[in-house]
Formats: sequence, C-alpha cells, structure tokens
Amino acid sequence: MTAAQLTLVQIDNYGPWTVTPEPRREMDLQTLQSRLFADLAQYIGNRGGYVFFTRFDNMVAVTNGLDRRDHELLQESVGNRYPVTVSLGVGVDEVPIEALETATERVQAAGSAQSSDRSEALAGEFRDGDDEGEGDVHVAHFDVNDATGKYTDRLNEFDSFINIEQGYASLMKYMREEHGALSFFVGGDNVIAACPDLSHDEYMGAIDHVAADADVQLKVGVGSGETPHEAGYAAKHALEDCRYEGTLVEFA
Ligand SMILES: Nc1nc2c(ncn2[C@@H]2O[C@H](COP(=O)(O)OP(=O)(O)OP(=O)(O)O)[C@@H](O)[C@H]2O)c(=O)[nH]1
Repeated sequence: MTAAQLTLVQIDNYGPWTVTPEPRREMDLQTLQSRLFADLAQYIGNRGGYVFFTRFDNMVAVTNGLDRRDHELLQESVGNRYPVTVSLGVGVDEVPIEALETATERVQAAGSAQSSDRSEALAGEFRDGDDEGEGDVHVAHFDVNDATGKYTDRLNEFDSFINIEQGYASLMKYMREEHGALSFFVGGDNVIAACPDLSHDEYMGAIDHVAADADVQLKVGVGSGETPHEAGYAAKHALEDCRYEGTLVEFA
C-alpha cells in the first residue's frame, strides 16, 4: 500500500516577530527565510525527504524515512541557530492532501500561528521506517516543453515568469482538486508533485487541462520509491525518457 508522510513546518509566532519592536528590514527577512529553507532542504534531503518552500513561513515536507527523533533534532537545531522556532505536524495517508490535512490539524490544535504560547510543538504519527513492505511514495516531476525556446530566449524575465506561473497555478489546482496531489514550483520551469498512485491517463488529463486552461505545454516523469528522493530521482529519469522518446508521460 502507498502512503505519504507529510510534515507541515510552521514558524512559531513569526508575524509578530517580523514587526517587533518595529518592522524589520525586508531583505533581512528574505535572508532568514531562504536560509531556513536551505537548512531544511539539507537536513531533510540528507535523510531522503523533500521539502518545498511554499510560503516560507509555512513549508511542506514529504518525510517518508524520517522518524520522530529526526523531527525533534530538526527543531532543536533550528532553535539553537535561528531567532525563531518551528512547530511540526506530521500525517500519513495514501492521499497526500489528506496527510497534510492531518498534519495541519495537529499544528493548529497546538495553538495559533501567531500565539506566543506555542513553541516547538511536535505532533503526529510516523510511518514505521522498519517496515519495508509498507509501500512506496509517488513523485511526479513536471516540466514545461521547450521553456527556453518559448520563453527564456524570447521574452523578458517577468513575462517568462508570468507564463510559467500561470501553468503552475493551473496544474497545482487541478492536481489538488482531482487527485489530492500536492504540486510545488521548484524553480526554472519545474514542478514536483507528491501524488497518490495515478495512471497514465490521469497524468495525461492533467497535461491536457493545463494546455487548454493556461496554454502551457507540460510533460511529466513519474517515479516511486521508499523515500521521496528515490521516487523523485526515478521521476527525473522518466522525464529524460520523455525527452528521448518525445512523449508527454513516462513512468520509471
Ligand atoms: N529544480 C529543477 N530545475 C530544473 C531541473 N531541470 C531543469 N531545471 C530548470 O529548468 C530550466 C529549463 O531547463 P529545461 O527544462 O531542461 O529546458 P527546456 O527549454 O524546457 O527544454 P525541455 O525540457 O527539454 O523541453 C533550467 O534553467 C533550470 O532552471 C531539475 O531537475 N530541477
């Protein structure tokens, strides 16, 4: 059986901190946020997980392979090195959005995002990493066809960005609503999605939808594995197969 373990990372009481004792310089906040994301990417990535920056004050991670102790150490390390702390909620489900719902409810139950009483909450269930038979996580790596020729080499960066973001917005909504999948922009023209077990036709449906809705042509490689890294790495290979075969959907 497939099951994704999702972790919501939420900075504790960040809103008030950004304006106390008076508004902080924006580029200092940007530096903090991007460094925190980089640290999470390294910590979680080294353990086979994936993390996405989403809104920076809240980040979403796929943490199959990370146990409670890994989460505790992450909180301790952030707390030691940053002027902010993070709360973590963890959920497990075949459908990624359901796992994230559970993870989110657990953080919300511990207190508001803007409560000075909540600090380093950790709540959740963890997949048993010892159980090899527990099943795979599915990762889809979407990429815009010839983004370089269509956008990067032709348009200014802002208009390229609008085109890519429109495709992303269309895809993320469709995948969430139709399949409970979570799609995240990861830079360039790339979107990585944590998905349930979907068929070739279901991925084709997503690609057709984005082409009609946002006039952006995607292709996708899909991989499965015990950890997000294994699944995502296989997905990258499948995407290379798309390039080689000239196809729009390939499974590793
Ligand atoms: N995050 C991430 N970004 C990537 C990856 N591969 C490419 N990119 C980004 O995507 C941009 C475009 O690269 P490609 O997707 O290879 O180029 P393309 O013009 O769309 O060509 P085709 O994908 O072959 O149609 C690059 O400048 C990178 O920023 C990847 O595996 N991960």
